[in-house]
Amino acid sequence: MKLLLIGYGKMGRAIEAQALARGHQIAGIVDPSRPDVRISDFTAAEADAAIEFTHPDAAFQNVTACLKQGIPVVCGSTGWLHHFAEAQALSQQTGTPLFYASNYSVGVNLFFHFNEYIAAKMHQFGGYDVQVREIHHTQKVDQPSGTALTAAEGILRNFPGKTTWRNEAASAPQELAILSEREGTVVGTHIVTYSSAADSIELKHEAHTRDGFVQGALLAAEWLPGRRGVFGMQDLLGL
Ligand SMILES: NC(=O)C1=CN([C@@H]2O[C@H](COP(=O)(O)OP(=O)(O)OC[C@H]3O[C@@H](n4cnc5c(N)ncnc54)[C@H](OP(=O)(O)O)[C@@H]3O)[C@@H](O)[C@H]2O)C=CC1
Ligand SMILES: O=C(O)C1=N[C@H](C(=O)O)C[C@H](O)C1
Repeated sequence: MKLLLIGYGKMGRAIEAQALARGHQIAGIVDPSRPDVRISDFTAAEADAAIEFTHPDAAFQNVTACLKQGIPVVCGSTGWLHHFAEAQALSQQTGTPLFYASNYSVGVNLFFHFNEYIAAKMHQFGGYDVQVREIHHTQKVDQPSGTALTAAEGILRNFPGKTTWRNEAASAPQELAILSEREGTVVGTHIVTYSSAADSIELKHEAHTRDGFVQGALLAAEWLPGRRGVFGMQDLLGL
């Protein structure tokens, strides 16, 4: 496949290396370090899919540009979902597919699946409070992490005692606390904890490297061309 890489930071560079190892070609790299390369230079003839890992403030514009050029786009940037409905509408209007995941690793998507099951089960028993905690490297610009937000949404859908989330300690029982920590080079750790006076239960995912994100994003890019609509990892993995 010919892949257009948008963002050439930690993820973009890791994706390039893995894409070449899988026999793909890099159609182009769009990044502030290469100001003469623009998404508008490419069409579906030059790029079978684009993979976008940039910045919360840049993602929507990049996704929009790909959809307008007819290039299927796999987006991993977090922190831009207030624009997601507009991106969905544009995907429908242009007939160009969009794939989005707050986290591309298979392990985290299993974690999301178990998280929803556990939330529903725990709600059947009184006495437990729940919170989400995420730990990431100090270069991360958004908080809470996209992954923590997806986990929180899964809890809110399945644990009726919680109706809203808050990115600090909860100030009322119906608030779900999402606690964010930034520490060294931590790749990404997410922990959901249920606590009662008697005991605690934890569901934890700890990324050891970025390989899981990279492999999932490449799988999505290989799967997306030729489809119509907006997709996520649950579609790819059948979860
Ligand atoms: N969904 C998932 O599985 C994962 C999601 N992420 C998310 O992906 C995003 C990127 O992460 P990461 O690679 O670690 O971040 P980095 O900061 O290492 O890299 C981002 C790159 O994007 C560039 N960039 C900024 N603005 C634009 C733009 N308008 N167009 C093109 N490139 C741009 C940056 O350039 P410059 O430095 O000059 O600004 C930088 O080179 C984050 O939102 C992160 O949360 C990360 C890992 C996994
Ligand atoms: O910025 C990161 O590094 C990561 N961002 C994603 C998020 O916000 O959830 C995914 C992963 O945790 C790494």
